[in-house]
Amino acid sequence: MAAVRDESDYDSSRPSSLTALGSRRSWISDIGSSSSVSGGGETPCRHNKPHKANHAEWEAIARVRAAAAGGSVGLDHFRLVRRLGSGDLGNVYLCELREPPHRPSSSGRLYYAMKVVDKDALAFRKKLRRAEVEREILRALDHPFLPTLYADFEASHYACLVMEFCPGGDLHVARQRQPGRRFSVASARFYAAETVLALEYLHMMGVVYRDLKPENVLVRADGHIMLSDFDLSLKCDDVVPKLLRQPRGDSDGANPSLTHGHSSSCVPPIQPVLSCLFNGVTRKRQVPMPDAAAVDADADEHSEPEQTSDPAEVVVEPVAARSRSFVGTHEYLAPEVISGQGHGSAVDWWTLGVFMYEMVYGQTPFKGATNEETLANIVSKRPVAFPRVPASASCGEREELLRAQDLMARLLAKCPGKRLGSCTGSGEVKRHAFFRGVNWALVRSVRPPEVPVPAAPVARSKAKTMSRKERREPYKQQHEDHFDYF
Ligand SMILES: Nc1ncnc2c1ncn2[C@@H]1O[C@H](COP(=O)(O)OP(=O)(O)OP(=O)(O)O)[C@@H](O)[C@H]1O
Repeated sequence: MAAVRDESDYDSSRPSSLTALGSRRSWISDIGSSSSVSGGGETPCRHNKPHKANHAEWEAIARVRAAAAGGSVGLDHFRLVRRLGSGDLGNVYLCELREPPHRPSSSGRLYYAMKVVDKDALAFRKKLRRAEVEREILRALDHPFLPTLYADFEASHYACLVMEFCPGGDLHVARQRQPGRRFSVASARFYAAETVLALEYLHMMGVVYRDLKPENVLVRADGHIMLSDFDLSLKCDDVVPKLLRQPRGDSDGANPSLTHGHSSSCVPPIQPVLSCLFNGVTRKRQVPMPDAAAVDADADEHSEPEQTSDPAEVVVEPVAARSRSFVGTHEYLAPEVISGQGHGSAVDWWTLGVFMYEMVYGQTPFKGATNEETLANIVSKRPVAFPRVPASASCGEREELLRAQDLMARLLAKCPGKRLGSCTGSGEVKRHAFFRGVNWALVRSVRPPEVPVPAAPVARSKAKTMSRKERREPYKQQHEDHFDYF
């Protein structure tokens, strides 16, 4: 699927379109403030990733850093093994440290993925800012379902990002292996739940991801996911959490849409971030079950997803972040991106709907014969349509599928103001009946649907260093289930 890009978000000569009300510096801009690029060595950045602090990969890099002259990790510390893939910005290589680590991982070797970007070439194509934004975002991340940036440094005119290596490929490839080239509803729920948590964290950091698609969802060694590729992401420097208190029982409080689940108008909420306490103002309501075919979330102003009885909820969502850039992948573009009316974090909830649809049905919901037709289908008033539930489905399967359809229809609401997640963020999505039974705090401990088969360890002596020609060769997956590294 070809990505569509417009550089206007990254044009530094233009004043930012993301100035929010009552602006203060966000967490992410504070974290990224030490991002001046130094020539040659490692760029100073915070080496503090509590989620990964005990991982062998992290410890090995820390040891190299401690022993290195000037305390910097550089290209000389790594041996490139193979090219894993390439994208618009650069190549990504499988690599390992030249010095064997003292504590190898359980599979015996410590691998990393190194994204190498040719800064001169990007400057020529006026895409350098995109690479810088991606690096700033990666530096700030510390979440189980997002990449860990172990090191970043420059070598000549190359900028290198050393990240966690995902040996399980991506969900696009994984879907091709499934019966009927589609995931079971249970697997789709697992991947969707992890994606929701990753998006939730990104939004809290003031990042709108904008490029969710199965190709960008990588599978870690343990079978859990990692969202990758942040060069289309929108970083909102002025997003700050704001606490709005909702008096008990006051359903006409500061933001009525918070208590009613959805805003009933198409006007997006104006607060830069909504951080609100639901002080006992909770309602329980069953999700109405659509009878297959079309579910029109835009017309369904009064139906709501199921509410849990959580006494309090903190919501942080960059709802007022606005961009007019035309970025994304055709089949995944949200209507407001195509129409150029300005878009914000709601685009991620739209793409979650497309992503779920593709996982469950093996194709995207608005695909036309041409890109133009696809875009026309997306912006048309016609609501998303679903294949009928097969007559052979059991009662339980039917109910599960209908719940999935209901969630997708709400995420694929064409009007961003009515889209699930567009008002108070991830909480709205997490409370939907499709995710009933998901223990959000423990998702990362759940056994994933598939765990990549570990590659056979290769003796270090047999591991040859790549020649220049080999490094350029496309990466080949040798076997359906595992990577052959050499
Ligand atoms: N951490 C990783 N582990 C394994 N493979 C990876 C990793 N990161 C990237 N890749 C592979 O490298 C490819 C290119 O990476 P990436 O998408 O980040 O580059 P890009 O230049 O930003 O691409 P795009 O054109 O999609 O923006 C991916 O499709 C994926 O196959």
